[in-house]
Amino acid sequence: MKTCVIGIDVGLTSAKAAAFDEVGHEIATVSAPNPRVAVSRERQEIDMRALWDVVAGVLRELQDGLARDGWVVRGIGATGHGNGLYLVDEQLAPVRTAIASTDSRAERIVAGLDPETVESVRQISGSIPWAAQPGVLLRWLHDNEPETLAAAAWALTCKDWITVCLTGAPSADLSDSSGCGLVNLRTREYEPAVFDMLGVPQDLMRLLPALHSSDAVVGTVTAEAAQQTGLPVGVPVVAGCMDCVASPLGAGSTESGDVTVIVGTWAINSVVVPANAEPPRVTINALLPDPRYMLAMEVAPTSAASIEWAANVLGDRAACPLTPRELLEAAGNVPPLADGLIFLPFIHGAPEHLGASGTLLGIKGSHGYAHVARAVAEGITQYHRVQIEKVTSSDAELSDEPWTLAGGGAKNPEWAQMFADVVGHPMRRQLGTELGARGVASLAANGIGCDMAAWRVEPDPELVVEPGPEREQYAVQAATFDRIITAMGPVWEEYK
Ligand SMILES: Nc1ncnc2c1ncn2[C@@H]1O[C@H](COP(=O)(O)OP(=O)(O)O)[C@@H](O)[C@H]1O
Ligand SMILES: O=C(CO)[C@H](O)[C@@H](O)COP(=O)(O)O
Repeated sequence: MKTCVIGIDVGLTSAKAAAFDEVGHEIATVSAPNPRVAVSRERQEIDMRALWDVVAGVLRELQDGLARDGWVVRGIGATGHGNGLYLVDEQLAPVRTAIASTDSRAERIVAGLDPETVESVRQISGSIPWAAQPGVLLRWLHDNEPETLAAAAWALTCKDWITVCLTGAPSADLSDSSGCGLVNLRTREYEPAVFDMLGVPQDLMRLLPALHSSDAVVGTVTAEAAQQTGLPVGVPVVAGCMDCVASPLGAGSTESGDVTVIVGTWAINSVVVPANAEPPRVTINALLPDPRYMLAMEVAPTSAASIEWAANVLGDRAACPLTPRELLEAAGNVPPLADGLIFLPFIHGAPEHLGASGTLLGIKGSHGYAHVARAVAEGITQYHRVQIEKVTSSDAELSDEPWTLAGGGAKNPEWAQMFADVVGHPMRRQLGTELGARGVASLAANGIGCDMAAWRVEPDPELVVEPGPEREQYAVQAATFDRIITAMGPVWEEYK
């Protein structure tokens, strides 16, 4: 009998599901765009039912193909974007639209926390409070929508919502809950003191589902989910993990010092560090499935989100819609530095600059579409560099080995070269597989007792992209880029 496991990866832009055989080779993958996320300048919300419909459709297409080819699914796991808030009632029905991790309505709450409180929260949870953390959003709802909280029975993350739809049972895992800043990194339990410090009544801890290790089986596919997805009833489902954690798992970048740069909607720049050490001074530290390690990350909604935005804006007037890949192709039509045009990728803000917004600087009449495309790609990449430098200057130790590039943007070879040039370090491109889906599928395989030795990934030198001749030019651009961000600080503060 040919058996496989399925990994589901629900990002902010697209939902992917992929099946892997017993030795971790990808058999098939299906993806679809998620429902559009946007309500207003500050509010970014997701229709939870529409999201599940997209995921169920992706699973049905995947399962149809697997069944046709004689594959039997033995285990499933989901990963998804971290943070934000998915509230459901006793019947596991959504209480309101979910709040996405790009939402900034609660910025004022964070700005109002005193520095000692922020430092205490960071030391306990490994995460610095920011606007779309679930704890901060619970505080916002407590202040602004108490009726919503009164109706809620469970506070879930994105992947927990998908797991609930599959199994009918609420659960949480250590990686996502710690990546949301809710867990004491030493006790590995939810931390009441964090609720106190964020001004959230402790009574609301009743909303948090029991914590599991990421590979624990938490339920099985229900008859209803089977009917919606075509999956067989009774397939075991594991707790799963945060997407920032799933990609390094999928790439095998799980030893101390291993670096993974994810070019998704968000920019995620992470390094594996020992779990028993002081958490490095970065925005998030999330516990990895291997209890010896955690993932120290600098994160911001500043990556492919801007490519999507630019493709939408520039494609709007075109005869046919523009894809991010076409935008990147156009960027290749002008030389590096986009003739002095610089883009700051803060269309959803930037954590360290209150009120920051996307900014194009240096526009001339001679600039065309290709210059804008190039500037957007370069700006996104330069901000990844800024974040990697923050990770480097924390207490974390980074490996000299090539760094893994993951997420949708890593599929683009030209962009991978730009990353190596801008960050000045060899980058390893992805394996021709959905790394996030592979990571969570490996948890499912482990959870149902497969022999995991065969899933190990041997580094492939063919996939490594070395910094090239354009490195020097990007280093000069980096200094200008950083000066512009500093100079814009007071302007954004006034302009927001
Ligand atoms: N070939 C490509 N070239 C450039 N960008 C791409 C390419 N394929 C996908 N992307 C970008 O990758 C993003 C999706 O990446 P993904 O990691 O799936 O994001 P998310 O997990 O946030 O949904 C899209 O926003 C798209 O802009
Ligand atoms: O919590 C987060 C960062 O700390 C984000 O939600 C991230 O998980 C999004 O991932 P993306 O949708 O870009 O794949």
